[in-house]
Amino acid sequence: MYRELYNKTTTKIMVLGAGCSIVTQPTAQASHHWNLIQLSYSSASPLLSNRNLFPKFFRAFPPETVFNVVKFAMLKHFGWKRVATLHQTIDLFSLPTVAFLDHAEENGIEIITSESFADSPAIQVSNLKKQGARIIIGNFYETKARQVFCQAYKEGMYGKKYVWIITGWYSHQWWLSEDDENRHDCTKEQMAEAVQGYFTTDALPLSLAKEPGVAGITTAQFEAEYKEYVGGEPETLSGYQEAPYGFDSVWTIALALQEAETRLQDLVPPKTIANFSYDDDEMAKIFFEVINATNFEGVSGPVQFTYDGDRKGLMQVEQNQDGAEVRVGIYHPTAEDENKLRWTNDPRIVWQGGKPPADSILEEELPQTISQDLFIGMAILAAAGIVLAIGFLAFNVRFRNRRFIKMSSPKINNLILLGGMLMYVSIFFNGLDTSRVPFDSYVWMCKANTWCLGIGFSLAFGAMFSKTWRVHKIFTSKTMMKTIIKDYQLYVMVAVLVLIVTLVLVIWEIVDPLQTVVRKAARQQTDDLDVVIIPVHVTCESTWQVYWVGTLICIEGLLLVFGAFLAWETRKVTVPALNDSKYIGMSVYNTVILSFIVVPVSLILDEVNARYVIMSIFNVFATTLTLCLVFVPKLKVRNDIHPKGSMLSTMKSGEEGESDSDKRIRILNDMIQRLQSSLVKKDDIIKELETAGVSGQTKHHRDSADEGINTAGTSQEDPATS
Ligand SMILES: NCCCC(=O)O
Repeated sequence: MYRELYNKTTTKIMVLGAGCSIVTQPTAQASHHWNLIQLSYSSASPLLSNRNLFPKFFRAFPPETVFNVVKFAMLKHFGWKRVATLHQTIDLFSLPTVAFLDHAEENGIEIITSESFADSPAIQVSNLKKQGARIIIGNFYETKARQVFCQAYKEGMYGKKYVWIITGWYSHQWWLSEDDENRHDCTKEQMAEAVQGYFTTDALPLSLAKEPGVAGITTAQFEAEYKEYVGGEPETLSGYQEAPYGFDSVWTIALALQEAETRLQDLVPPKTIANFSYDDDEMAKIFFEVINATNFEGVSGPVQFTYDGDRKGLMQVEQNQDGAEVRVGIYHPTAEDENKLRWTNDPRIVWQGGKPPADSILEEELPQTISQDLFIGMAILAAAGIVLAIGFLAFNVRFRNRRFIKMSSPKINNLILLGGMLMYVSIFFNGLDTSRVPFDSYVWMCKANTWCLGIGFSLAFGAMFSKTWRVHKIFTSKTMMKTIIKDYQLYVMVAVLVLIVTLVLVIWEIVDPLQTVVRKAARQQTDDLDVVIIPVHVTCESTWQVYWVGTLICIEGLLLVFGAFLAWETRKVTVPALNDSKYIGMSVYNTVILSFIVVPVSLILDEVNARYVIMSIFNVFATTLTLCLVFVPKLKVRNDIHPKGSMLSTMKSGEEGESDSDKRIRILNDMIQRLQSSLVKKDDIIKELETAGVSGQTKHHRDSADEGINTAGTSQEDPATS
């Protein structure tokens, strides 16, 4: 252009060209300074629509941005809502991509990712895959397209699961060409496989009209003449696609000059085109007006320009089917919305998978809830446990005045039962997940579960601990017979423990309450490549949960460990007056051992059903065993109202390695035995006296004998203090 403009022998009137935007942009930005109208036959850069930069520019080809409406119509038609874009960073491709992104939301499209590249697109293509893109809008020159599709081949981003929508003005079988600047290392076969099925959006290059246009020939005649003129295989020629636009561009200029010449003749004084000079603003203005008013039927369809100098016209969608781009749809911008994009019946779109692919990997959430059967099973176990505890409670209350029951501190035992019942109830709350209660109520189930476990455990094991502690205290006391520990002291001990645990639970609730949290596990691939399963588990958590749970575990754990120690210390005490000390010890051991196994297992296990079963079975087993160990031995007293002698048993005496405390216990037991013998003798005397008829006195003496263990003046309910 520079050469022509500075060639002083001839004056140019207009500029026809260029083909590519990267040439058209700088030339059209300059040519208007010479009052030249410039008409491009194929430039697509949206930047060329800027009248401030290109005041005298027209083009017979629409800007790339206009194809966005075709793309949106396509996406809508196939129900694709999640899309990714990939473009080369030059105006021609950046601007339509930005416009696409701007209008995506209003068209109901979610952009998964938007990648751009200047040189090699390898990383960006890989990113598309990583982001799970399936529908990809591509904007790049064909030189880059070869690199893009080679990388897509390597990443497996082709075939039935992927849809590429690219620009439609590349050369014939562009993927087979080679160029030194943009090398790739895919074979022709690989490239042919990768590009199979892509879609293009483009201006309709040849009119659909059957009648002759302004040139006096039909589209079919134009094609025939063109092919005859160029010979060989015209579609392999560079610019073959643009030929109709070139033809119509020449006609546009010719008609404009004709019309301008007429107008110039009407000027005073008249002018002619031959008089044109680069400083003739008047004539340039006339040229602009006549081109702006262009309206004729060309071989590429109706030729008209917008205010910005862009071509108006129909657009098409093509698909690459076995190496040939075939038209599968036409977009009519002026038609009703629903009818703008019309698909052809022959040829039709070919889907490699038999149907349009999904726009993304479908993520199906699979709620992880406790199975109905499991919940029912555990609930039945828990209910059976509660019935058992109620049975023991009824027994305890019914026979509370029987010596054997009375001496085992029945009220403390009731606390054990109450704690046990709370432990059973926690199994119901633990199983009430979001499949059984509304999502909003679920957090209350979690809280109820935590409270039942915390308070229940404290009551049951606090009560057992206090009884074990009393036995230990008595048998390790230096003053022996003078040690007096009343039941109320044990209640206070349990109450303090329950209060401490309650305090922790209350502070937890106020400071850092449990909240419903939806946890998603790692995605699991299914047989269907378009579908992945995401296990979703609704749970309750709080920010500092680990510390709250840790505090409770420490308190209860200390209780257990210390209880186990006391139970071990008093393991040889077999005084039936302290009739359940041995069983309580066994319960403590059992719970300690199970806790050491179950707590870590439940923390590690992710599978909700397995976790629920393990925790519930542990709970039922430990609680039931504890209740049975404490209460089953007491059942025998139903028919054993005055078990003489049975209250006073001993531990083995004179064992080797006997400790001080063992020795004291042995001495105490010996003493008890002597008292028992004395009691039997006294009973004999009473019998003799009864035989002698002193019945009134006898009754009084008998009651005194029954209460012999309390003769030290202590409470009858408190045998251990004697
Ligand atoms: N029709 C091809 C457009 C290419 C370009 O504007 O550079």
